[in-house]
Amino acid sequence: MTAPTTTMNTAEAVAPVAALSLSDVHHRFDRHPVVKGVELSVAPGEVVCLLGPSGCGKTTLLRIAAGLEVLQEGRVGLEGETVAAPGRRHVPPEKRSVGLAFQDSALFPHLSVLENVKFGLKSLPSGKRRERALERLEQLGMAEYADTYPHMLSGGQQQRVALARALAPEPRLMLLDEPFSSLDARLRDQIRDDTLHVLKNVGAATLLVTHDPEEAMFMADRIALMRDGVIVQTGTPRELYCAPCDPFVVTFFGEVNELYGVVEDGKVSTPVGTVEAGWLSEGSEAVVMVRPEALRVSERDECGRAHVHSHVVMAKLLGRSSLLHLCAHGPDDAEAHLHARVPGVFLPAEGQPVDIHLDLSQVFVFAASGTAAGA
Ligand SMILES: Nc1ncnc2c1ncn2[C@@H]1O[C@H](COP(=O)(O)OP(=O)(O)OP(=O)(O)O)[C@@H](O)[C@H]1O
Repeated sequence: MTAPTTTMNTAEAVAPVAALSLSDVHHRFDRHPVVKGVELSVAPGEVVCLLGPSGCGKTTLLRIAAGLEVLQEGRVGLEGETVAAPGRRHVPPEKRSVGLAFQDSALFPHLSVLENVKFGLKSLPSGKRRERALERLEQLGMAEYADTYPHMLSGGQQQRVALARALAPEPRLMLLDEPFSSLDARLRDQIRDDTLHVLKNVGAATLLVTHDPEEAMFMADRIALMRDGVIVQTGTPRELYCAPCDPFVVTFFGEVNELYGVVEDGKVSTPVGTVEAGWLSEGSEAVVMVRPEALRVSERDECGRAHVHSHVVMAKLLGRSSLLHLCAHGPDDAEAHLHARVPGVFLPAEGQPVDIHLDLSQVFVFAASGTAAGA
């Protein structure tokens, strides 16, 4: 006998159910819209960073996902189940089985560090609870403080305990809001690294809010970059850095040189070279955005004629790289002041003539209005 055949959509068959899905979420405070139609999902085991400037709506979105803010419009799903839909359903935060750690996560003052971390582990046998809590404290460098009380810890230490407490139950979804913000720079790097390893070992899907692009690139499998309540671009760190969809995305990841020109024969001419811009209208104004590391600088053996060549205005050692202030001269006498970042120690003298070449993979061209994107 032949088994009956069924038609199955392969994509549907293999796509895992999202750990978190936010669909068409809108939110207002006092009639002022702060989240405007956000679509975002986090796959099982995936770390997604919600990145954006202060006030763009990141925390509000995270609070909506956690159930701390009542959803006004849209849908929140956890592992396929709708946990919030306006007027129909609002599963409270404690019933959502998510781990939460916020900037100001308060510890229970009357409980020791170990008891704080054990608090969320009531479903485990007591021997296992202690073992798991100590393991998390160890991973976050706080095991030696197990018997200490929160008021005896610094703000950064309290934050690490709060992270250990959130991670201890091994929730399927972690919601973290600027969890490293009160740590000093060196400790922050270490705790970020430890947290990333714990998240990956546990396999927790994570939505992490940050305003720091480097932190997002360090932590994220995918980044959702937000501005004014809207997600502007979602993708891997590499996609956002190397294929930004608009000027805001380019500048959010660091300083860039901006050169303006008019599109002629599908190209824009700048003092450091000509770049393709065939997708923009002929005669329109374009902005050419050049990352400082896209400028390849080499010394030129022609002293005394610096005024007619591109030359060095100033050179500063920044540690791992050198920053050159350059005066770039184009063939038609166009001139531009540019910043170039060169790895290591490269400190040519003021006035040194230089040749400048563009690494086009770090050059992005958009309509000067900044609205019509293209790269
Ligand atoms: N409870 C509230 N009542 C009224 N307005 C609020 C409330 N919470 C946030 N807002 C406003 O909503 C906007 C978005 O705030 P939100 O905290 O979500 O931004 P954010 O991107 O997380 O900023 P930050 O990085 O500074 O924390 C801001 O303009 C903020 O002032």
